[in-house]
Amino acid sequence: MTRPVNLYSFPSVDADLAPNLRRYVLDAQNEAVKRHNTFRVAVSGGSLPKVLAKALLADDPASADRADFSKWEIFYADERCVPLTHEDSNHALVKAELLDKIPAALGTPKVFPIDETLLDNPQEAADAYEKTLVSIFAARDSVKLPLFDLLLLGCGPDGHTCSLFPSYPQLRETDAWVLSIEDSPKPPPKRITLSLPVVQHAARTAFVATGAGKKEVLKSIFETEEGRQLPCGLVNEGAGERVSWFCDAAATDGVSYPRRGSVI
Ligand SMILES: O=C(O)[C@H](O)[C@@H](O)[C@H](O)[C@H](O)COP(=O)(O)O
Repeated sequence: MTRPVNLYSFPSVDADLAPNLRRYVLDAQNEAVKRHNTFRVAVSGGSLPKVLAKALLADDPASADRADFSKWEIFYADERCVPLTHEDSNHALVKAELLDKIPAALGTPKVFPIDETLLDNPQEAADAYEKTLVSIFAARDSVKLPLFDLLLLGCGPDGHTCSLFPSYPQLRETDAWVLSIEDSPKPPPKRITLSLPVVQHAARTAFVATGAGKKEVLKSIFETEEGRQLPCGLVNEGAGERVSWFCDAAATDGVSYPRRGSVI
């Protein structure tokens, strides 16, 4: 790997991974709030929102060391083109697992779901989401790429991340910030996703990958040339030390890439 990424492997998700992810997210939040009084985060679907909720919702609202959701702007790193209440919607998942459970005392985040009126046309949905990003992150001609403070992503067993799938043409996009996909190999087929350059540009990126189902792909991503060309491998290559992987022992079993101890 050109610039080494951080690989954490924890014995358990609840007792070890979640508290370490909490520290990492709070450090990212505090840095961002200091920098521009806002914390801009993009999240994926899959198993991530549940782990995130475990990490962030147990804090005492009276403590200074906690998530301050009033500073958070939450975007979707990828979204499925289904109604926002549909069981396949990443927004519905994040809402059920995290947003609906945030105690009022921790503040209320601003959330940016996709435009539900454009679900039949993923390209229009992608363009509209890009416009939203342009309005938040500054004009497209003055800023080449939006700078997210933190991306919270998953890793598919085929090495996909967001809705960037291995060998799909979306991986070669160099201009657009948000892309559409009509034939996702993971259902549902119609989706929108941040582009690879946007993902590689983020101030910090955390992958959460747990369970034995991830160990083959992690071995490939961290140890083979072929794996370095998978979407997750390309994020590692492009963002280097700004990337941290939060894994459990089952997922990193057999991976010989050097691990870091812990964040805490
Ligand atoms: O909308 C999606 O399908 C996700 O954003 C996708 O990129 C997900 O994060 C990975 O497939 C990992 O999912 P798991 O964590 O459930 O394995």
